[in-house]
Amino acid sequence: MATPTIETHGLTKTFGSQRGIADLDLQVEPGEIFGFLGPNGAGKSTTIRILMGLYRPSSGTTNVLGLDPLRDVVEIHRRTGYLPGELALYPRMSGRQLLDRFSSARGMGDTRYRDDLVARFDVELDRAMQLLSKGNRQKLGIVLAFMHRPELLVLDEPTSGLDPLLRREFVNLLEETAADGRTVFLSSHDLDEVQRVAHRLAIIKEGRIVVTDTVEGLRRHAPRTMELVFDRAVDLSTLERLDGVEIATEGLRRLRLTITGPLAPVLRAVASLDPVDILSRPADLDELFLTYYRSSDREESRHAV
Ligand SMILES: Nc1ncnc2c1ncn2[C@@H]1O[C@H](COP(=O)(O)OP(=O)(O)OP(=O)(O)O)[C@@H](O)[C@H]1O
Repeated sequence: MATPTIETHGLTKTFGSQRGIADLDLQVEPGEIFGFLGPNGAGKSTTIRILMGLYRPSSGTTNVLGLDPLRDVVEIHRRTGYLPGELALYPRMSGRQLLDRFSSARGMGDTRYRDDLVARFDVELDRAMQLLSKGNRQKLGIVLAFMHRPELLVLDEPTSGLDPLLRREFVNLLEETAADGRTVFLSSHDLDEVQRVAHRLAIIKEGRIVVTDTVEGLRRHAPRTMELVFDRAVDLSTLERLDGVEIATEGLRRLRLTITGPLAPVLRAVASLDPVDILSRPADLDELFLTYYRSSDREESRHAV
């Protein structure tokens, strides 16, 4: 198997007595889009800064592109496109000056791909950085991160401030990047976006990873809802005996089932009750995601790690 593009073991960072991240194990494979989700203050940016050699971990090991982020920080930045959470660069420079400076620092002779990205994201080039809106700064940051076609992209909430059309364009860009065999590590608050593009994702909460899985794997554990309509009042006892089924009645002839267990026994029990109508909703990943956010018991969330 190929060496992972990113690998951490027991990664921990404290800020004085304050928790940053604790005991993080991450493994991101080459060509993978890996989503890193978590609520405010969970530890996403701290993790990313360690990967980029900007923070020294308190303990644990980190490997990025086979390199040590502290010892090989220059090499890692050369081969990576990094979009920080807040792009705070040379406030008086225009976007054009900034792009030119970074292009020549990277020794980029051919700027066609860069210029194509500028056009795709409609980047404002002539105003000083300090006068740009959050979204316009972010668009410039995306071009800076992607323009040299790096083998690894490390993106800290890349779509914050982007409008829906540009978010879609950004998703296209991520897919093209992965199709090219390059790797993306993407932190986000936005589950919709992550489930659309990520091959796998990890959820971090209060500095610890609570789950790592594929989107499909997570979906298998997400609750499904089924609404049943009957032409008479029914006996609920067969449904009540099933594991992983919650029953809510809506009047005498309507039931709503929330199903977290296996489907087949539910379908058999439902068929025996002879409903006149069934409405089934797809697995609700949002609901599952919120349970990870809310849950205070980490052990209960470890099913798929
Ligand atoms: N330089 C620092 N000094 C002290 N505490 C810090 C520092 N950087 C981060 N922290 C703390 O570490 C924890 C994780 O913060 P971090 O910024 O990594 O979270 P995040 O998941 O990126 O949050 P957000 O989604 O709000 O950007 C927080 O409790 C934060 O207060």
